Amino acid sequence: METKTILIKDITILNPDLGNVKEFQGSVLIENDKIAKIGNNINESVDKVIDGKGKILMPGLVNTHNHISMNLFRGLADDLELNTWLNDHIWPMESHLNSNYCYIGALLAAVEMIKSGTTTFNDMYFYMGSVAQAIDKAGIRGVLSYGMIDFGDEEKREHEFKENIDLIKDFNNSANGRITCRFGPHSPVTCSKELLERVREEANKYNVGIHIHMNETQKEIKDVVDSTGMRPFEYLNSLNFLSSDVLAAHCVWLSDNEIDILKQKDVQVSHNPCSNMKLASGIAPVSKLLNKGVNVSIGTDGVASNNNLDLFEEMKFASLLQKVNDLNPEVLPSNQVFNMATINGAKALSLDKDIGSIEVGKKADLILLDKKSINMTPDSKISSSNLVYSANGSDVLTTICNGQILMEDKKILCLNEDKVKSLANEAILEMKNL
Ligand SMILES: C[C@H]1O[C@@H](n2cnc3c(N)ncnc32)[C@H](O)[C@@H]1O
Ligand SMILES: [Zn+2]
Repeated sequence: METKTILIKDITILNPDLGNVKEFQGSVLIENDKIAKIGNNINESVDKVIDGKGKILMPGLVNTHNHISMNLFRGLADDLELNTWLNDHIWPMESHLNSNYCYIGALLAAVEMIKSGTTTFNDMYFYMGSVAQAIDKAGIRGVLSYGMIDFGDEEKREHEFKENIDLIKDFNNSANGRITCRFGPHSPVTCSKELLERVREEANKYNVGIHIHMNETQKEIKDVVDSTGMRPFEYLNSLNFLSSDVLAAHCVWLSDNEIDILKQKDVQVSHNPCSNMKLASGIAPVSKLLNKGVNVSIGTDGVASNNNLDLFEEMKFASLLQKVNDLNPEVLPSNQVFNMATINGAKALSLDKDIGSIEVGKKADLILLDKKSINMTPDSKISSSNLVYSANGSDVLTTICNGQILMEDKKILCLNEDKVKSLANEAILEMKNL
């Protein structure tokens, strides 16, 4: 196969680094799906040159908790707490879903992610085969799991395993490695002990990770304590469920003992500040977790509780929320938050050998931003400060995933944006009339 090469020339490179974001001027050579060289004197003749002057290059952002097909439900039910929101609004609407609606919702989300600089997302939802097809077409990287819920019903449990195992068999390591799969037990409240125990066995058997909602609301903790006598992480620990392949979304309400368990078992955390604020769930103790050495990444959750997929916004909210919670402006400085949305996210999904930073040999998942936009001016202090506190997703000019340019100078190349928008508008109208 012929080598495809792209040279991104003379650009300001921002890379996560242990504790400190590194910034330097240079060029990056992409060969096929990988970063081949980083430096100042790259003289190869290439298929394509991208002029980096006046631009910033950084790793594509990693969104570690999402339900992307829920993009169709943007603005469907606002200003409610989680239980009412799910029981009275979201679940009734989800009963009308089919593979076509989920496909369209996934395409809509893919366009939004590409436009706002996210190249990898972690998903849990339904009709995941159609989500996989949408992601194959869109060109971004996805970790997909089926949202398993049994409420103790054995027949439903069998069905959920069949769905998730079929997803793994059909799509794990597909789309040139851009799609991987996990098990997606929804939460310790909606899943029985039998389901959770079997998820651990099957995850070991298929060598895949687990994506689960944990400790999101106080009500949920009370429900688990009432039924098991233990707090949620103590309960999962007693089932030998926890390990570094578990991505736990939310982790808002945690006892000190649970934080110790997270650290001991190397559980990976996805912090979702906007969703937690919007549903008034609470404030996750992120600074405490980071101080203990727990790996914390960032997710948006579904659009129905956010209401967008802009990880630049999410980074800023993560930082500001923690500062006001701790009444300490020094917590979650911008370089730490930049790490959370890049390398920590990659690690949280066990993808850090491939993505999360700009390094030779890693996949070319890269985004370019405009240094000259009004909200980035003056540009003397680029560093992570401008990116976390001043930028937003619409400052992204170009998005590259797996060495393929998905958007260039704000024009989406891989999908027809107008068509996706009109399909989405039609789909939600139809669903509301069902
Ligand atoms: C996979 C399942 O998770 C639901 N879902 C979406 N957002 C949340 C949340 N913040 N907490 C719990 N469940 C959620 C979806 O609506 C779907 O039913
Ligand atoms: Zn969620």
